[in-house]
Amino acid sequence: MTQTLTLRRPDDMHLHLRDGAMLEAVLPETARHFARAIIMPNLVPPVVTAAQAAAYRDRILAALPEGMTFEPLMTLYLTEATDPADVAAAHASGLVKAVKLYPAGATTNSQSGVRDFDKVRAVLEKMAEIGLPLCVHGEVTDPAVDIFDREAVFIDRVLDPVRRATPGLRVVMEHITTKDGVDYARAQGDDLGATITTHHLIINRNHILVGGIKPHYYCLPVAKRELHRLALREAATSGEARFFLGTDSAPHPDHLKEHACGCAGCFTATNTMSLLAHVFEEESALHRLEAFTSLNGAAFYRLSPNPGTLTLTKGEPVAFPAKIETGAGPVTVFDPGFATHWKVQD
Ligand SMILES: NC(=O)N[C@@H](CC(=O)O)C(=O)O
Ligand SMILES: [Zn+2]
Ligand SMILES: [Zn+2]
Repeated sequence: MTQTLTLRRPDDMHLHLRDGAMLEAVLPETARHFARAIIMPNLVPPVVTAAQAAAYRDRILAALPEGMTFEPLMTLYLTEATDPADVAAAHASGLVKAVKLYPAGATTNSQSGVRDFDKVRAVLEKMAEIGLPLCVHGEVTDPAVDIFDREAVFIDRVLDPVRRATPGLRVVMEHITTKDGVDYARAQGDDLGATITTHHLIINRNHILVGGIKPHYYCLPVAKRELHRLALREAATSGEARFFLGTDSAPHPDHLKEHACGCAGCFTATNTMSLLAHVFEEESALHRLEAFTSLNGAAFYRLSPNPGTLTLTKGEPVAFPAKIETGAGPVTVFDPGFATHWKVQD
């Protein structure tokens, strides 16, 4: 008997689509399965103003192939010069659904991010007032802090103090990678959500480093020890409303990944739904996949769940392309290291 699983059409609450030729190639990979996605603003130059977000949204919609539907949920990149009035207007018009905080230097294209949190105080206060979520890349950049500790230290040094100083601020801890992140999220009220990626449910740091360095498993925050991966699996499959999918699918051309200074990011848009079904089945939680991919995130962002559905069937191992071709060069699709049998129906 074929096993099938039908879910509300999912949302990806953390996605990098890039721009130009890369955008054109990766957008269909997401739009094939996902109805909406929170679009990360770390372009070069970044998407800082409402006008830039509107123009980027138009470029995304223009790149959408005929016959596909997809709604980009736009974000603004928080800088020390961000104008609270521009943010408020972008929210009021319905254009932006969140503001993204990158600590300066923490990750890909974060140079324009925040160094001095006092300089963004007025924006954060305005966001708390209007209920606009702040999406946070939660890693400190202090060179004295070990890269594997940067998320846990960020929670203590930055996230918790900022939240205490800004009552009512709604926050999404993006791509949590540690048990510390899971535990912190669980101890908060419903003004805090946390996204979890597909790849952090599958790999730990051994996958990156044992038997030779695997650049396509390198992303930020970097995958941690196995105990953290297990904590993420438990959280994602718990059904708890605060945990939801943000793939952080982050395409980089192969020549920049397979490099002496390879850039951070895993490209998972193509096979995410199959891999998640595999993971949730392993955790005996297939009945909670819909909450993780299609209900919890929408509820946090105060959106209705999507009207359509997505059906997966279990059968023969599913073949995914090793790479997708883009006008910016080939991009390697995340290889989980195992066969998955869950296929999304066309
Ligand atoms: N996750 C990553 O490793 N990379 C992201 C940036 C980010 O989400 O931090 C990217 O834009 O490539
Ligand atoms: Zn990030
Ligand atoms: Zn990201």
